[in-house]
Amino acid sequence: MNILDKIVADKYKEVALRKQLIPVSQLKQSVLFDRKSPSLAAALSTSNSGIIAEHKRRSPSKQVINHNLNVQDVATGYENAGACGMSVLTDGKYFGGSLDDLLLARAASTFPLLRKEFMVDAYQILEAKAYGADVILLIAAVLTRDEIKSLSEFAKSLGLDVLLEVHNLEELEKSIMPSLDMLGVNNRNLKTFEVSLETSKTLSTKIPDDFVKVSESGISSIDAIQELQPYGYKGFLIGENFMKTDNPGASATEFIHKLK
Ligand SMILES: O=C(O)c1ccccc1NCC(=O)[C@H](O)[C@H](O)COP(=O)(O)O
Repeated sequence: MNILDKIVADKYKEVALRKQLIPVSQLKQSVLFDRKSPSLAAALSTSNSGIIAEHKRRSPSKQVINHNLNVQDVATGYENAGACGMSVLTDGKYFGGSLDDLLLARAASTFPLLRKEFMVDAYQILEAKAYGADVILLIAAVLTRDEIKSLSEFAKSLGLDVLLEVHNLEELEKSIMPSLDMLGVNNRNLKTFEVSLETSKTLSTKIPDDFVKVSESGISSIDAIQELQPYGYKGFLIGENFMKTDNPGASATEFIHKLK
């Protein structure tokens, strides 16, 4: 079994348990549930830099990135740096994240927050809303077209933006539908961890213009962004490059300043 299949198999079990612990009725009582979400897609469309900065403690491809940071400081730092939004990994087992990280990031910021998770059930979308997210991620590699449709339409009904992530043409072709806001191309093959910006370049012409194009993973330089911009990318998801430093906010500030 590859790592992605393993993560998803664990996720189904985790979600089944979470549903028993916290019923939907309780999620809907969150004070954040009726909050109007700012749009990440709109922020990216009008930005010169288009940075989505990620909070990521560890990952299957990089066991330890940074465990010494306070998520609220990171959120404040990213927002002050001028990032368009922040991605918060909420998976515990493989990434060391949690829904509390999302809540703390929400408490410290007002810019759009993406719940970075392996979404397999509408319940996780309700959690995203209840804990302060504005955007959800759907990964085409682990969902059928029907699942992408029902999950994205449900997210839209709650006022959330939807970022659909693909890694190849087959995933892209099965996924195109109006209930998506952003099309993300992951430069990292989630089964082998191989990273190549060529993936974003190759798929760019196949993404219809009505979606905001986002390039994800393995971006660590201004040159990389300037290389991708001519292919129509407006958003750039960056995790490790900021999180490996002692001060991700300062690192993002310097990066974004150079882009302007
Ligand atoms: O990062 C991983 O190793 C990984 C492995 C399996 C599934 C997902 C994974 N990462 C999630 C992401 O998409 C990245 O955290 C995000 O794009 C930022 O990437 P980077 O800038 O390379 O940290």
